[in-house]
Amino acid sequence: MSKVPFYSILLPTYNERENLPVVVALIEEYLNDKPHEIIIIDDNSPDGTQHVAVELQHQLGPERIILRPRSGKLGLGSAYVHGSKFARGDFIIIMDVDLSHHPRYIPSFIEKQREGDYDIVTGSRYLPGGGVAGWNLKRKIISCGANYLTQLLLRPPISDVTGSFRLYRKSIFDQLINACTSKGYVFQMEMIVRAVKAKLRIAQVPIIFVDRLYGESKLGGQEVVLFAKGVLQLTFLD
Ligand SMILES: Nc1nc2c(ncn2[C@@H]2O[C@H](COP(=O)(O)OP(=O)(O)O[C@H]3O[C@H](CO)[C@@H](O)[C@H](O)[C@@H]3O)[C@@H](O)[C@H]2O)c(=O)[nH]1
Ligand SMILES: [Mg+2]
Repeated sequence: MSKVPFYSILLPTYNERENLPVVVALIEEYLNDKPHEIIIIDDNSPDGTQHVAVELQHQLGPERIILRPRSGKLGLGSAYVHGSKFARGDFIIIMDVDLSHHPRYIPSFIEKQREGDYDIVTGSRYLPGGGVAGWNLKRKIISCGANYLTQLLLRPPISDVTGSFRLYRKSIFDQLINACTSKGYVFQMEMIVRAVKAKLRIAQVPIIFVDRLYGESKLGGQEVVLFAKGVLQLTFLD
């Protein structure tokens, strides 16, 4: 019989004090029958998220909750890179920690991966059955614009390139991040475009993205500029 896979869930946090315990409790509920670890990468959040993370580690134990904090806010993409260095899993799952990515979807990512032995399973808001709830018009325009620009210039066969609810085979994640140069939100797009170019096996599952209840988004104007720059750079990549 083949070995039971182990999953490493990476949780990047910046001011997620209220959301983190709920997300961890839901992961435990939906993954209870699968071997896994949760790696929390907190960038010294001023709201004290790290104290909540320490408390969760006391409750669930150091084998289940791994803390890999950094001294300051260094960006979402680089938080994943940092966390993945400590991951022991055969697969890595990345997700937001504000309940926009509901842990109830994790079993569908795992099932999909097994179905076709895929390298990557990516959540999509733009597939039938997927969607967005609670975003204002400005935010919808930014997301659709980012996906439209990427489709226009790069034509990846993936409907949601900026989504960051994904499952990667660990070896593939390591291979892709070694090639990636972006540190912020554009990281998700660069990873998937490089995966398509490398002809990796990618599947999609529909997800409904619900806007956060507590706290604020960290997406600012600077990230939008970096995104456009990133797409242009990848357009001229061999
Ligand atoms: N450690 C760390 N975590 C961060 C940082 N910036 C953001 N995060 C964490 O990353 C997650 C997403 O951040 P949000 O600020 O909630 O992002 P968003 O605006 O809702 O954007 C989401 O949708 C975008 C696509 O529309 C995605 O591109 C993006 O990755 C994210 O999923 C949250 O768990 C947040 O705490 C950082 O610099 N460092
Ligand atoms: Mg969010």
